[in-house]
Amino acid sequence: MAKLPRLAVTLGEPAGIGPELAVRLAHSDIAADLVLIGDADLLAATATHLGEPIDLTAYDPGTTLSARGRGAARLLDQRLAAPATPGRVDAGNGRAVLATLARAADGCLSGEFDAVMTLPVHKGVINDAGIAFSGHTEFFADRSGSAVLMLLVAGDLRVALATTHLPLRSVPDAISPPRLAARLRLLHAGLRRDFGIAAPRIAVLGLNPHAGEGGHLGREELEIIAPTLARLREEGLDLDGPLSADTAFVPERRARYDAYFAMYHDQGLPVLKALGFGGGVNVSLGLPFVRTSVDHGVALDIAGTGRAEAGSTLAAAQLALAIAARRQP
Ligand SMILES: NC(=O)c1ccc[n+]([C@@H]2O[C@H](COP(=O)([O-])OP(=O)(O)OC[C@H]3O[C@@H](n4cnc5c(N)ncnc54)[C@H](O)[C@@H]3O)[C@@H](O)[C@H]2O)c1
Ligand SMILES: N[C@H](C(=O)O)[C@H](O)COP(=O)(O)O
Repeated sequence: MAKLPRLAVTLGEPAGIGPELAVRLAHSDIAADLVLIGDADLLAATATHLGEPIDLTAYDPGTTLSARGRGAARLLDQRLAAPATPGRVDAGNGRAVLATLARAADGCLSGEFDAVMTLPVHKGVINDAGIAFSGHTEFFADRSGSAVLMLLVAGDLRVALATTHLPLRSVPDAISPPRLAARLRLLHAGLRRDFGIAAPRIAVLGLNPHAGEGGHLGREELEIIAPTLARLREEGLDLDGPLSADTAFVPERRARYDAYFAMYHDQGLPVLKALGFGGGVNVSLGLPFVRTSVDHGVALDIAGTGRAEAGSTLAAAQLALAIAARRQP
């Protein structure tokens, strides 16, 4: 029998809903060798609390699997510094959380894992632990020395970001021709390679209201965005814009484009989350490995209640496997 693709899954913030979503994933029928990276005691306690016991075996990289039973997973134990309490973050565990990400990235880079799917972390508490951290996307980019593009996908709607976790005040300075060109090339290439869209049509949003209103409401569209798009069109990219963001997502336009390219996090993501929350997937394009994540955060308000929905987790795991399969030589 063929060996199953090996999917690393990081448990995320231990006080959040990540551990219970990992248990739900283990109980799904996903065709993968699931390697859960996190604390063994936390996982066992979560499964017991949910009434969904899981069959965990210690992860041995030298053993491959050709089948996985429902409720089964392998565990790569990364101990927490302190026991976790649902809903109550503890900066003392920040380093342990980051260690799971580092292990997953290194395993992907060495070819040990076919892909990684991350469950949500709490960015603030990692910083409270004294570690500068703005997100998985940036962490994996740094660790692999690559330029990365954040893309969120919900059904046919795909939204990529020119800038990610930046204070809004810093965004205009980050909107430079090289950054836009590099990320638009990553988007075009990723849509072709990972989503099988031969000639992607991309809508590029402006930065300012009404895409700058001809220069009367800001000049980035005239001086930076439009000239960059013109150069990229000469390379063969199919780009519309800069479009006024307020009307760019009306249904008639959504039907026209394969993806949107937004200038900043809260220009693009609220639209995607309003339309597709709970079933969306976050994909990192540009890394030398496959990485997906859920479309939501740590949900401290419901952690430990058993109310966490696993739709985005299942979608993220499935998309990671689908992209890994497409990238097979
Ligand atoms: N991939 C990631 O690591 C990731 C993604 C987004 C946010 N975050 C982090 O999460 C933290 C909290 O962010 P937030 O409060 O803005 O967003 P959130 O997604 O954690 O919560 C928003 C609301 O949605 C609900 N919700 C979220 N996921 C749910 C699920 N699976 N099932 C049912 N309900 C769900 C929550 O209960 C809450 O009411 C922040 O620290 C942020 O950095 C991490
Ligand atoms: N921007 C993402 C979202 O809102 O869903 C989220 O913060 C996760 O980002 P990372 O995957 O980089 O942690």
